[in-house]
Amino acid sequence: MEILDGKKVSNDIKDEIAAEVQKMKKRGEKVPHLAAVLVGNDGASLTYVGSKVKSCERVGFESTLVKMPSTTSEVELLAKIKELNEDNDIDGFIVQLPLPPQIDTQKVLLAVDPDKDVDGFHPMNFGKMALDMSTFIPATPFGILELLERYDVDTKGKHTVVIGRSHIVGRPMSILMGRKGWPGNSTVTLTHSHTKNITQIISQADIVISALGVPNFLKAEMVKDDAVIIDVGITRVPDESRPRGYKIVGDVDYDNVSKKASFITPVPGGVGPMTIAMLLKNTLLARERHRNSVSK
Ligand SMILES: Nc1nc2c(c(=O)[nH]1)N[C@@H](CN(C=O)c1ccc(C(=O)N[C@@H](CCC(=O)O)C(=O)O)cc1)CN2
Repeated sequence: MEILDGKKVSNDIKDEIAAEVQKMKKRGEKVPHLAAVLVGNDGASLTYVGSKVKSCERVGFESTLVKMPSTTSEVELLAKIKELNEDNDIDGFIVQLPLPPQIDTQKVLLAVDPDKDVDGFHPMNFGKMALDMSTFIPATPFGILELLERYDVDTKGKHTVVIGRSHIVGRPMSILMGRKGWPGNSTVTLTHSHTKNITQIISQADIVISALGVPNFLKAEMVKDDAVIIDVGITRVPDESRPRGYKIVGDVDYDNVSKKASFITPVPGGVGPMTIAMLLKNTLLARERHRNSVSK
């Protein structure tokens, strides 16, 4: 069994991006600038946005954190997005999800300029992704593809079972694994809460990608020998013995499933850190596109 070490790979990617930024600086070019909008005080979102800002510093990007109160109205958030769309200094921005209930997430994602949508959540970019066109790929699925590629995991002709159909992970992942090329060329089953015989389907999978958010859902007896296991679940479980008062638990019963798997991602330290690294990659791409469109 080999561990797909997202922490290590994400650090390698950040080093590669930092080297690119150094080259940009030497050429006297503007460095990429990422903005992140955080509405409210959700603890996990604060952590993730904080990591995004820190990672920008590490690779030499500029970053702007826009913090808005949890009482922010949809109109106020849309006005902020308009501002960011029109700000020529910002190459890309994200709106951290989830948003408070008074705000319609779809309206917000539709308002982001697709050229600055480094999360790849705008329908225009999602459609381009599905049609194999060059675009921003959502960071978590993009990170999973990168892990599979860097560890040389064979996906061609394999049966991939994706668990969970969220717009951020499961749905795009199911499209990407079935695309032409590598990693891809896989036969994909997208499962969800209404899937019948889900355990039987999972037992036939060569590759399982679990994005359910149910701690220890995937047990050893559910997977076949030598399966590739990708755990996207990140649940905070209270644990008073830890300094932060909680521990992070994935969807996979790691200790037992890892004994049967050929490759497996740990939680923490697997897919999560890759999400941030691939957001930086998308921001670098946004900067390059922005520069090319201005110099035309
Ligand atoms: N606008 C977006 N919102 C959300 C996204 C997203 O891609 N764009 N994804 C998730 C949250 N997320 C990034 O925003 C994210 C999740 C997890 C990690 C991570 O590094 N996890 C660590 C554990 C960290 C901890 O909680 O202590 C790990 O798995 O090792 C990074 C980013 C939902 N919202």
